[in-house]
Amino acid sequence: MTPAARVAAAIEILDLVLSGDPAERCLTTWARNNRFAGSKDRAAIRDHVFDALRCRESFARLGGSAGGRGLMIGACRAEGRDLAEVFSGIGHAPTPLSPEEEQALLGPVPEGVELLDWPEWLVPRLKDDLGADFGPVSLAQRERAPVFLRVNLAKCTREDAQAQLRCDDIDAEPHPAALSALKVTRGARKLRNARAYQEGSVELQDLASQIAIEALPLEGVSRVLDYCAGGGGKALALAAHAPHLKIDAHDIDAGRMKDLPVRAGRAGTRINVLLPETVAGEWDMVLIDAPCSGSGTWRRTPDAKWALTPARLDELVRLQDRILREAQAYVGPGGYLVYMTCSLLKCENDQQAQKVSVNPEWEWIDHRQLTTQDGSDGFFYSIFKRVAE
Ligand SMILES: C[S@@+](CC[C@H](N)C(=O)[O-])C[C@H]1O[C@@H](n2cnc3c(N)ncnc32)[C@H](O)[C@@H]1O
Repeated sequence: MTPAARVAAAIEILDLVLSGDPAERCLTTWARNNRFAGSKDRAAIRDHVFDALRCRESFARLGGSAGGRGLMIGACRAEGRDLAEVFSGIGHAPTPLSPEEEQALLGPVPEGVELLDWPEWLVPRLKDDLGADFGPVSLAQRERAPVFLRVNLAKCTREDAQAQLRCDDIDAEPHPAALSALKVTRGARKLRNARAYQEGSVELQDLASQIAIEALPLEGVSRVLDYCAGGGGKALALAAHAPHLKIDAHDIDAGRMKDLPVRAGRAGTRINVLLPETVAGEWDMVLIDAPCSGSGTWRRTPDAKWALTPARLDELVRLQDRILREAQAYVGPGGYLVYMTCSLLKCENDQQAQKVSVNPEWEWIDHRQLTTQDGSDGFFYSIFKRVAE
């Protein structure tokens, strides 16, 4: 495909995403219906779609309209590309700009807060919550996220993993903030077929999750309940970090954990999957990786950024309250309650932790808000110790 034909494909896909379909699904369906597109074409189209969604407001302003075509006109302008060359109508290129479209480009260019590409209603909150980091974090959130790998230290060293990756033409460098972290510097698209990935030596996992897992106090801990296990990212990271642990995984939606036994097998570890009605007893540590706005990961899921509403955020906060209350009951005396989100918002993070801390039964021993300033996604963790009776 020519570069212009890729832009035309991105416009078609963006129109579907903007009508409410999830971006990943639209990209998969497009690829299935357009088998002529090679892997490089699919990757380039994907980048166009995600870049445009990340910068939706500023690109719409630059492109003169908020549809797929407007966003891609804006994207091309932002990159300094020659619009007449891309929008030529030749072959599979998008049609030339109409006089109305040309006229719309004469409007004001985005400025100030518009350039930060946050949903407008969130801006005051984020300014308060991020303080001095608001500017740099906002700008970083408009960029593509780096690719991080978690080395399965139960299976190999970080150096071994690097060497294995190099055999598949992938370069990755250690990140100082977590013992297990490698940042991919070249060849990220080859990862899923790489031997190190297929054999479970490395997993895709952001730096923040790895930092949080390595921060857990594990002295005296032998049984852990991952209460919101989902696909098992945290449970698997913990199993690799501390192979002596017996880890039980639970999720209200058992279907989300369906691949967990296979993933655990591939990683050479074992996670015991519990059915929702069968959770009973006490654990030394209960981990809550709570459902949240995902605002810290919007670089990777930019369509979610525009889908969040104030009502949905309130609903999530209430759900987090409920889960926090439920899960406390499963922590034995002297045990730990760990609360995590991939959010940047205080109402989902600090303020939730504050509610636990007012209970004298819980000693608040650690917490941290991570942002792009740490090189990672936005993430929060908070650790409480249940006062022994
Ligand atoms: C952020 S995701 C977990 C991601 C997962 N821990 C990982 O690292 O891959 C949150 C999970 O919480 C689950 N969940 C939602 N409400 C719940 C509840 N009341 N009890 C337990 N799990 C719940 C969701 O089904 C979802 O899988």
